[in-house]
Amino acid sequence: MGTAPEKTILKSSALQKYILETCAYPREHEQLKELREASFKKYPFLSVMNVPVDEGILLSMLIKIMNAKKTIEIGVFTGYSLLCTALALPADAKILAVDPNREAYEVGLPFIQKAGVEQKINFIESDASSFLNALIADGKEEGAFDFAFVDANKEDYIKYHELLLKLVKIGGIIAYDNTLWSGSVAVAENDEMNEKTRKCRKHFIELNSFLAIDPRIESSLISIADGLTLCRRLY
Ligand SMILES: C[S@@+](CC[C@H](N)C(=O)[O-])C[C@H]1O[C@@H](n2cnc3c(N)ncnc32)[C@H](O)[C@@H]1O
Repeated sequence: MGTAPEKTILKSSALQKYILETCAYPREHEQLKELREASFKKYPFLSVMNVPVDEGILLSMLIKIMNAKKTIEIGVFTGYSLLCTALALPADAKILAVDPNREAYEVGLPFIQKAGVEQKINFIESDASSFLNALIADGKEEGAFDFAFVDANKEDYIKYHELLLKLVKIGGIIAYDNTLWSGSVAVAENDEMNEKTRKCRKHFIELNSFLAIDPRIESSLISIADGLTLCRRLY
């Protein structure tokens, strides 16, 4: 019987180091690097919450390829993925960034300002469910978003999926982070793992099965970082 794996999908730390050092760190924007270092200083144990550098580069490329102009981010923390998005978007683009934790956002804000992209961001200090429901009730933003990135409380991803399918346009992308949850989605139920892993793993197993057969989207689960699922709205 095995044990739940480390919080990384690549099982070779040498290969992970190689990818980061060869292909990711050299392309990381100076303010992203500074934001990442400030997050680690302020939250030594939580800074693992920031999306990894190689995933940030992938998100940035995707946003550029899509020519996205309007995006929504659920789960900001200190803003690493938010700054990746803001740097990738054109000058007239807008991002709604939702998180109940303003304090963490303010740790990253000076780097967002230094990068000159603060005007693209509308930070909403709120729980995502109530904010998304209000946005839908308002009726003005249905199908208005090109891209959504979800990296918040794992138990609500399926709920966010229903709401975001109303807000993202047909052809738009919803991206869910951490969908492989350290690889724990594939270990046996009776394997040794801590309670948090057991709980989150269950949410992701349900989400992954649900997304795999949801006819309203096409989807791809990418084994980068901790797992990233891209869903393209079909109708
Ligand atoms: C993994 S972190 C996000 C990391 C971020 N994407 C980055 O790259 O740094 C998760 C964030 O989700 C936020 N969060 C937790 N519950 C939430 C909720 N109900 N609605 C919105 N955000 C929530 C937390 O406050 C935390 O900042």
